[in-house]
Amino acid sequence: MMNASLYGSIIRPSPVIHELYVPCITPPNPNRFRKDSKCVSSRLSTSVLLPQQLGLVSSDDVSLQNPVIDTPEPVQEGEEEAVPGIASEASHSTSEDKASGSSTKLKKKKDEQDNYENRFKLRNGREVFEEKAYLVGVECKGDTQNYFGIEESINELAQLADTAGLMVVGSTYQKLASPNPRTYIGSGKVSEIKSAIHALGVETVIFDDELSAGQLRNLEKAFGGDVRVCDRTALILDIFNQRAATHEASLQAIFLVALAQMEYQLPRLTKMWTHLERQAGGKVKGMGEKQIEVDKRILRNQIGILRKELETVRKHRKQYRNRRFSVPVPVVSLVGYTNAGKSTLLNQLTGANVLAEDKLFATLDPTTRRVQMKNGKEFLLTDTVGFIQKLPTTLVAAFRATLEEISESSLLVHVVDISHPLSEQQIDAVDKVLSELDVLSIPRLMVWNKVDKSSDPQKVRLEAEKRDDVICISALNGDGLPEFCNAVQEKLKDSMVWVEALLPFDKGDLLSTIHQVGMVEKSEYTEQGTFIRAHVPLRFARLLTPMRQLCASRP
Ligand SMILES: Nc1nc2c(ncn2[C@@H]2O[C@H](COP(=O)(O)OP(=O)(O)OP(=O)(O)O)[C@@H](O)[C@H]2O)c(=O)[nH]1
Ligand SMILES: [Mg+2]
Repeated sequence: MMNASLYGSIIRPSPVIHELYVPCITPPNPNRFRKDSKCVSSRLSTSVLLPQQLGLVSSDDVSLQNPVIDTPEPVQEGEEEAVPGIASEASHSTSEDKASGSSTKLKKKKDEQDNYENRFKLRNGREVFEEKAYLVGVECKGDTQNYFGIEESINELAQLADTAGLMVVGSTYQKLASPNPRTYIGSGKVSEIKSAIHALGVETVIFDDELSAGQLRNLEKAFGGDVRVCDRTALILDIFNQRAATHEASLQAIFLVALAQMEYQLPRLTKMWTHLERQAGGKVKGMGEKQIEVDKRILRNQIGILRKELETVRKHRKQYRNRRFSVPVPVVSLVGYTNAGKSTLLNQLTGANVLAEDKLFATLDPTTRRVQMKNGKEFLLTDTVGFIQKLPTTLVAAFRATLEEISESSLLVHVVDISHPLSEQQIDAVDKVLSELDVLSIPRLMVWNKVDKSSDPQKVRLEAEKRDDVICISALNGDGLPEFCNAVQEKLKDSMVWVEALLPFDKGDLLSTIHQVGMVEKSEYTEQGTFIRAHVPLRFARLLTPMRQLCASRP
């Protein structure tokens, strides 16, 4: 049986390969997770840096502005890099009095040690080394696929980096006609970033788009030192991996994340063994290549095993859902952008205790609870994993299994954080994923959440009234929830079928179920039984077929 703790971070050394099979690979940097300690840090940093704080650079001209330095790094003599704005910071430390050199050096060493220790932060019950990260984005001219502007996308990347436990110390972007096939960005930009990251002591450079194995390798080589390069996909996988390592995660989530990680790693394995050839001074040429083949075979086998395990878990879940469907309560799924408030809404309506927090991807597993309305009606409400723009294809494919719940629902409730400045773009991004999942034919209801947080709640409400199928709520304080439930009932009617049936008196249980899950228009006692006209869920209509025929033969 697999164990969540076996899967480490993908930003650090490739986890599965390293920890399970190939222990001899030495990663360029130490593992981010401190394994020998469980001590809780009281200074858990959750703040997200603003564009100005990130030193976000408008970059048509490919010139780097001063990246912001959170904690000025101690700079060794003669080590200053000629980076504008950073050089002046560095010059402070070189003007030290040489006579007190040795004690200053000792103090500096101690400060460095303290700084290092202070950068261990607790994430999901594990101590994680808070690496310094530098973000890089590219805006391709004429690209109509991206709903977010480049600055907005990088801000979101900063939020993802913060969620993953990284400390963002700077960022930049470049507008290009098309990405450079070798290094994604232009060569001038590569040298600028190199200067900046070495001055800032950056450990990880994160690109906002998925990079190829070759691009990752070339960039790591170009940046030199121990700097690690990764992309948005690896970052999201890292967050999912950290979530899957918690006690709440289901076996299915653990398998799905591991599978997505392995599939991401497989084409990117090439760079892992190049150090062998370097160590051997090129004498054993081809040695690295052979090892890569071995690794790839191991990984492919592992992917095969995981797929089989997942299929078993999937079948179990399907059986469980079928059992649930035998009770004909309609299923409503909450979908939406990550952090929109889906879990908060489920908790408010059902008293569930699903984790809801101001972090991206708080939910990995779908949770279903029964919602009982005041009028006796009920429906099942399912919370699902949140979406994001540029959602990695490996994750969409992997999570298709969890998202099966969505495709089997009678209604999708699209939860939107209307207080978010990019709510429109987030709606488009969610619609794109829903279309990829092929569920656009299921009836939908849009819910504008967090109205309490918006700058002008009254204006938001007036805007919602002008539109069809939009309900304003505040999941946090419960505003608008009765209206929400009524709207769900009305919408469910669209997915129900109209029946007229004559129920014999010994079928009293069926009659009460019709009242519970359907919309009854007429109920009349006759000598043969109860004559009923109602909207009922399709599955339930099938159960009523014999009684519908009875009704048709009524004089
Ligand atoms: N002010 C305000 N905050 C809200 C409201 N609804 C949710 N939140 C907050 O928004 C944050 C995210 O809420 P979640 O319920 O975890 O969001 P989610 O859509 O489940 O997020 P993922 O699981 O990441 O997809 C939490 O801090 C909630 O307290 C609301 O109506 N008003
Ligand atoms: Mg959630």
